Amino acid sequence: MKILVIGAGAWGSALAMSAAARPDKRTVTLWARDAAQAQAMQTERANTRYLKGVQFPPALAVVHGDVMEQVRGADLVVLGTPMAALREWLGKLKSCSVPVVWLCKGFEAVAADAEAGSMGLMAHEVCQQVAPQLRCGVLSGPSFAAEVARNQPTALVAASAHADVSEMLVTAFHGDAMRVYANTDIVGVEVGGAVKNVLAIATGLCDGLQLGLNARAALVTRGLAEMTRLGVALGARTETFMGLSGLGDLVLTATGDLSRNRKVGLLLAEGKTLEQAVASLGHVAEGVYSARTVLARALHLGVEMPITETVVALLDGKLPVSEAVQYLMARDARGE
Ligand SMILES: NC(=O)c1ccc[n+]([C@@H]2O[C@H](COP(=O)([O-])OP(=O)(O)OC[C@H]3O[C@@H](n4cnc5c(N)ncnc54)[C@H](O)[C@@H]3O)[C@@H](O)[C@H]2O)c1
Ligand SMILES: O=P(O)(O)OC[C@H](O)CO
Repeated sequence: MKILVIGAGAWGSALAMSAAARPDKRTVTLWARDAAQAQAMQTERANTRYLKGVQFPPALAVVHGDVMEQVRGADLVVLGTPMAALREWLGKLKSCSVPVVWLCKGFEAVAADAEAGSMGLMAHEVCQQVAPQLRCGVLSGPSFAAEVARNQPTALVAASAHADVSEMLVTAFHGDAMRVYANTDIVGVEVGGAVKNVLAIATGLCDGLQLGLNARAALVTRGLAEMTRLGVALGARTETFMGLSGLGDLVLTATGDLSRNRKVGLLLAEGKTLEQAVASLGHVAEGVYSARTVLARALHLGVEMPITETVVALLDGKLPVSEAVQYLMARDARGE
């Protein structure tokens, strides 16, 4: 199988490294848009910008330049870019005859000054809009790139409406250190992947303010409830949220210090502005861009998401960090 990964950030690179480390016959090519970065990766046989201290397996090829030529030679195309670049890439790939899958975990961003009711889309909705003929899917689940690059054990979920696409993802990525489970609930998998990032900002803030482990457990649990409510209202299955792309990824991201979204919350608690927090990461934190859309979709469906609402108010500068928890605790008592 010839796998092409487009986007040489932390996750695209780590997944390409994991696939290329397999002993079976496969070709894995990592396409980087930046010529200098591609050159550096070829020379150093590592992605020193995004994944320090891990060498590429010999079978991984790094390329730059005419991406469509690479696409024509591939059996599977994997989009490793952030959500913000998905629409552009799906447009370019809309006539692609082989499966195209994305790794991004987010909803399309809505500007702070957008008209009330403006709503961004989930990744598969973007695909339906710009590339309806594409055989597509998503690979998600609890997975820090730094651990996957080091071949540490990880379990992922491959979701697609097309059974052959999820089977192909299992064949491409399942191995000794990586388990890949197929799932047909693409809505549930995408909602889990996007909402856990917003919730991780909240737990980062909670931990940064040293509010304690009780408070963190409450945020994770009530966060799972709000993630599930939104997902079910959007057409997902409840049980998906008990799986790897729901509870699994929420626990990892909300509590793991490798998370960039959690780091945003920690930095806000330290008194950094959102701009300073985002700039200091050097990587994308999708929760920052998805939160407003998650809330807009929830409001549209009449779904209550108080933690998300609080995160949006914080990110928009409408609620001071010091008042965020008070805001959540002041809600009326209700049944669990
Ligand atoms: N890092 C992780 O541990 C991890 C794990 C699972 C999923 N994800 C998800 O994967 C996506 C990418 O995350 P990341 O950690 O690799 O981000 P990153 O910030 O490390 O890298 C993003 C990469 O995308 C490239 N890029 C941006 N716009 C592009 C465009 N228009 N065309 C081509 N390349 C473009 C950038 O040059 C950069 O190389 C995010 O949605 C993230 O939520 C990340
Ligand atoms: O670093 P984060 O917060 O973007 O999270 C990375 C992965 O999505 C964890 O599964």
